[in-house]
Amino acid sequence: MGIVQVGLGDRSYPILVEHGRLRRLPAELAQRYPASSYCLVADDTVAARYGRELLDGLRGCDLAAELLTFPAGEQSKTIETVGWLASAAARLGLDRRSMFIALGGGVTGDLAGFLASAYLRGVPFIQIPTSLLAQVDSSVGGKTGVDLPEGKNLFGSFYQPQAVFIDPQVLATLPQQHYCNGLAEVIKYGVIREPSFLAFLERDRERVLARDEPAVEQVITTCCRIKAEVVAADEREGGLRRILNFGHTIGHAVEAASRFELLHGFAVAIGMVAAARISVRRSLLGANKAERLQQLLDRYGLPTEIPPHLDRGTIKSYLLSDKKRVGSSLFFVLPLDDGTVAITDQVTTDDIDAVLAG
Ligand SMILES: NC(=O)c1ccc[n+]([C@@H]2O[C@H](COP(=O)([O-])OP(=O)(O)OC[C@H]3O[C@@H](n4cnc5c(N)ncnc54)[C@H](O)[C@@H]3O)[C@@H](O)[C@H]2O)c1
Ligand SMILES: O=C(O)C(=O)C[C@@H](O)[C@H](O)[C@H](O)COP(=O)(O)O
Ligand SMILES: [Zn+2]
Repeated sequence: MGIVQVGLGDRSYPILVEHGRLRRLPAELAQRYPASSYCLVADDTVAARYGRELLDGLRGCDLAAELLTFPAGEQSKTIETVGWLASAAARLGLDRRSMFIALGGGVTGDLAGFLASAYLRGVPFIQIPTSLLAQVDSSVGGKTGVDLPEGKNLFGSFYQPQAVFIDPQVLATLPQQHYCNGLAEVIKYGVIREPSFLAFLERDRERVLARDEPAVEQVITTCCRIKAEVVAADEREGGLRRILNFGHTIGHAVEAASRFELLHGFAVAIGMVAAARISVRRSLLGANKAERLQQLLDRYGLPTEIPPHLDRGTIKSYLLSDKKRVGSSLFFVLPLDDGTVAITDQVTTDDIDAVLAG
């Protein structure tokens, strides 16, 4: 079992990584995270696979428990879904001692976390991430929220969970494209913080892609450790935390321009290559290193070019509504030759036009 602590003073919490943990959770919740009622939030796919069993497990321990579901997919990450979930919670009579449990991928975690941050002005919640992306990234760090028609994640809050329970066993049922989707964020961690981890991802690619148990556990604990360190140092993204946005400036714009049909990790993979190309243009990174990143993403089954059918003007207009924009400055995270990254607002329109043109 791996335990990583997110150190945030009196809001610190553990991330527990253990095969088969989901089955043991009801008793553990009752003992260590008491609540008047547990409200599971899951999309319909995860609810059918794991939600009902967990609900039965909780009720079997004589705990009051409910399950709220919504249609799977990024299209559900909206204010409307949060409003619907909040009304459903109110109709169930959930009080301030209730506990929300986000059971699912990043969409569920972002939605349920936001719901918990606002329902009755804030009730506690627990993350049980079931997609690789959620296990390595979104369940940790307290960013919650929804998309707006105007752009990605534009409405939300910082709200930390009480705990994160990760059971890598559930990845057995995750479709391959969603597994690869999560690997984009995994590669991000190697680039922004740990060259030796990037080398591991290059060397052990077959094991990682085959979901070899020790390799997957190493991937999850490494990413969670890095994210916990960064979040503990800068919870509200005043500085260091911006590195977690590597690939996201262009990635989010591409994702929104695709009307959220392109998966988040796929868009981030495209955005990481675009950022690396900007680094090359600005003589911050050797062309061979940008190619190395592109090759690695490619070998992990991830896209690296902006789909030709996406309108470049639309992508640019989404870039200008990015939440990290301040005035006319856009923040970019650029990889450097020495294996670190720089956070800069010095990227020019020419740089952006050049990478959008391909
Ligand atoms: N808050 C953060 O820090 C943060 C970080 C990264 C990404 N995100 C957000 O996360 C979202 C993407 O997350 P995602 O890729 O997990 O999407 P998702 O939640 O839509 O899950 C992907 C798909 O996998 C299915 N699924 C999940 N677990 C499964 C399992 N074990 N078995 C079978 N099917 C399973 C889901 O039903 C869904 O269809 C985006 O909205 C992104 O913006 C947030
Ligand atoms: O936790 C963070 O900080 C991140 O930036 C992690 C990202 O992978 C994630 O996609 C996040 O939701 C993006 O944040 P945003 O503030 O750019 O919406
Ligand atoms: Zn992301």
